[in-house]
Amino acid sequence: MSETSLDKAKIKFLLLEGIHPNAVEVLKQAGYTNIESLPGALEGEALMAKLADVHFLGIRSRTQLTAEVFAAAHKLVGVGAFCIGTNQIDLDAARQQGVAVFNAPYSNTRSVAELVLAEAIMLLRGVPAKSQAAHQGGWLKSAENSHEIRGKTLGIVGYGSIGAQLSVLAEALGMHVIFHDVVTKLPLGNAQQVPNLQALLREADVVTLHVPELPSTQWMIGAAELSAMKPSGVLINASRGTVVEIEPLAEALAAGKLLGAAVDVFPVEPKSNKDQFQSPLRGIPNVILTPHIGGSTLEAQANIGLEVAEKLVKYSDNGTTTSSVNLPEVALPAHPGKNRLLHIHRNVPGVLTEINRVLTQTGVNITGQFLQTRGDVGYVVSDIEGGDTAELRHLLDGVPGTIRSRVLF
Ligand SMILES: NC(=O)C1=CN([C@@H]2O[C@H](COP(=O)(O)OP(=O)(O)OC[C@H]3O[C@@H](n4cnc5c(N)ncnc54)[C@H](O)[C@@H]3O)[C@@H](O)[C@H]2O)C=CC1
Ligand SMILES: O=C(O)C(=O)COP(=O)(O)O
Repeated sequence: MSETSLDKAKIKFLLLEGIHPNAVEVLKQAGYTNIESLPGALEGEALMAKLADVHFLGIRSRTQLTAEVFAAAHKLVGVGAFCIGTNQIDLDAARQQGVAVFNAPYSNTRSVAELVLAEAIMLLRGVPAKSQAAHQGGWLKSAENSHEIRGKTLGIVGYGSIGAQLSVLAEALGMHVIFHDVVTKLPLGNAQQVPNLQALLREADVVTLHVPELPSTQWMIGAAELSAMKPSGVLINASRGTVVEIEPLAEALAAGKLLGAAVDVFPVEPKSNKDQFQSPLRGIPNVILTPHIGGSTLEAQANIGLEVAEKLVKYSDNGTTTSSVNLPEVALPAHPGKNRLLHIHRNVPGVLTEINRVLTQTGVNITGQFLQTRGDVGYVVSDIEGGDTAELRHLLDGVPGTIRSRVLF
């Protein structure tokens, strides 16, 4: 598949799931005008039909980009996940098709950490049940089962960006922090890494989950893990709905084997705000249920809108893939007066030689060249002068292993 850079007005951006208007601003400032922004997600046939003429797609956590969707999206060049998680995207299928995927790895980190900390305080004070009672005319003034978080142990599962940020905030409030991670991590402040999940569950008063959705994190908290927790402990999940088994959690809470829980993400989430939310956790006292809003603050969304749109613009304008989550990362200088050839290919021996043979054959002068590989895919960028770009494109399509190429003028 090969393309020359289109007139910017012809490059179509589709933004789904109510992405912040900052994204549209960034795209417009960069000269892109063909932008459609929709408030909701799309799925299945409707998504595939809509993608037929789309070059760049923006989504959040709800839109599922499967191999089938990628196969139908013939013009798709790049995807922006305007969030942290990319589990909703078949990254391998995207890579095999030469579609670059970007995300915003840090822009909503703080929002999640703040929510979790607030929930820890609310749960240890039994606020959900007391507030609900007051709304109904009740008055549950009591110190029973109510505790300060000062001096309590926060157990963080997954000490990445969110876990580490939370660790710092929690220590500032006087909590003792322990964490479990599959990687050895630099503990911030006085936090301590514990040898395994079981040790964390045994010791923590508040267990909070900040792992990505992976095969290894699927249902990592089930009946056995819940029963390893202190009966006075609380569980917070603002990671992904597949990390905690909901039925055993509901049973443990209802049976008083846990003091409380705050859950922001669910195995099945409503597709839109108009759909009904179903969960066995509904109605259980001292449970905070939130509609996947860990990262949904205006501050986070505004920053994410800027960050991801800028990444898409850089990739569209000059081929830069810095911080792509699925393609080789190449940070490229501007290319004034030169044509730039972007070539994504299978990482097999001889592709660079063959590209250069084609370039030489078409009489171009190579003024700069960059090669980066990532797993089974390679990315070669050649800045060139002279030559017939139409012929070049044709010959490049014949290079064994070519996935896609673009020429930028
Ligand atoms: N509720 C919400 O609205 C939001 C949810 N999230 C979720 O939070 C997740 C975490 O975000 P970040 O901290 O930015 O990710 P990150 O990638 O910086 O950190 C994840 C950490 O989990 C660790 N990890 C991976 N597998 C593990 C396992 N089996 N056991 C223990 N640790 C494991 C990793 O080594 C890493 O340190 C995201 O992947 C996303 O799914 C992120 C933002 C908003
Ligand atoms: O950033 C993430 O991974 C999130 O879960 C936030 O998702 P959202 O953009 O709110 O659909």
